[in-house]
Amino acid sequence: MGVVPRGAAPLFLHRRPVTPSSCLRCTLSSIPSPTSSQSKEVCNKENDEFLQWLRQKSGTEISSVLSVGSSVFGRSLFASKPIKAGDCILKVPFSVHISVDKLPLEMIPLISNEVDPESIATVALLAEQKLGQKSDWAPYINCLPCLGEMHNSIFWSKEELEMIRPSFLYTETIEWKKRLEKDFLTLKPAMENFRDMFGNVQLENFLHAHALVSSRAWETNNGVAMIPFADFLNHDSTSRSLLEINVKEQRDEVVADRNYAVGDEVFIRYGKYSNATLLLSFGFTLPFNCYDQVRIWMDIPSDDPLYAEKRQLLHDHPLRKPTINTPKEIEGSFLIKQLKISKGKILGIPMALRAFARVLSATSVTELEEMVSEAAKKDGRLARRPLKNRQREMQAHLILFDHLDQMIQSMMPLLRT
Ligand SMILES: C[S@@+](CC[C@H](N)C(=O)[O-])C[C@H]1O[C@@H](n2cnc3c(N)ncnc32)[C@H](O)[C@@H]1O
Repeated sequence: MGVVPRGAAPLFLHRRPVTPSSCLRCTLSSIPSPTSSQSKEVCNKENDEFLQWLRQKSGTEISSVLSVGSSVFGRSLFASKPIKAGDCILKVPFSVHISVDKLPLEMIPLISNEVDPESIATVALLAEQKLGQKSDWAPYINCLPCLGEMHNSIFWSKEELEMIRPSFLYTETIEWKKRLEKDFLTLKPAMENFRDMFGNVQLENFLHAHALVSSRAWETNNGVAMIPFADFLNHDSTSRSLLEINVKEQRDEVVADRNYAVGDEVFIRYGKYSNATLLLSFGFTLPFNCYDQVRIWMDIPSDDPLYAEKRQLLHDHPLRKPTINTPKEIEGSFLIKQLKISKGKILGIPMALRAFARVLSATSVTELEEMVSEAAKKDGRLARRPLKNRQREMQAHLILFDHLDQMIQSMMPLLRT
């Protein structure tokens, strides 16, 4: 899914069961559900109604090889026939999307373009939700998780959030919630102008609908859109299958990246997301996530005797290219991706972070000046190469090591819970 808020922060929690091997196999006629036989019937009925509706609404076959069922990841799609890598396994016409074009034209000028595109799709979803059984999308909307089933970190209690305070996700969650509250207040007057369509939408309804959008919508040519059926596919970071938009045929498609036997759950990759992004936007994390990354925050200690000189140096020689959108609070932060080997090289501690540690390790103005003249002789970038003074280079690594160690120690209580 190409629709996620800013992400990337350390996180080691699992809010949902995440063991693919414990997936329950199920087909349309037998859908295992976690509780009673009564809820199985509800689930079966919902799926039947949904598929019947989908066939009618799209006027075409969406998939001849997938069936709806449930696994530990919630609603899921399973191979109902053998699937081979390269097979196109589903085709969903654009006509079944829920997106901004479902809103009345007179409403569009009232929607500020300062709000997040996901928030605009949220308004379209709220209108369908308000219609209830009268909505053309009712069989689909009935399948969507209710508020209590959403685990996105914006829904965590104060106590739960407190447990991740050392993580950047804590700040990101709070910031993200503030942003959504602002979007809600910006969009509220437009919805009030169309009270018949929306009723009296409360912040809680907006946040729930927004989380549905952020966890199951894609960016399309028509803005952010909910794509029924495709959004029953669960995420696997190792999958190479993505939802593809076929503008010529006016439909979304998924091509299998591997063979599947009958009964296997079929996965796609929503994006190259870290666990923090997954938790913020989708409400789950992966135990093994090849796209995981951790944000390190480092600053010059306020009691450093060369504090002013180092700050000036870093101001005159930024370690990274400044980007327009870099918020102040992440200026001194560095992202470390999960260690992996690429073309024989281990990617790990970013060069900019090593350079920063070298600047921190300096104990005299002369050393700082040497860094500047060394940089001028090379490509202009400060402290990119190991310091000639081996002891000082060692010191820089120790500073880094200490910092990472402290960070890990502050996470320990988190890991024990
Ligand atoms: C696009 S929906 C997929 C269908 C969803 N399982 C359902 O019940 O409708 C995305 C949601 O599915 C769940 N999910 C998807 N992949 C998952 C995974 N690998 N582990 C845990 N939950 C997952 C999360 O709740 C996520 O917000």
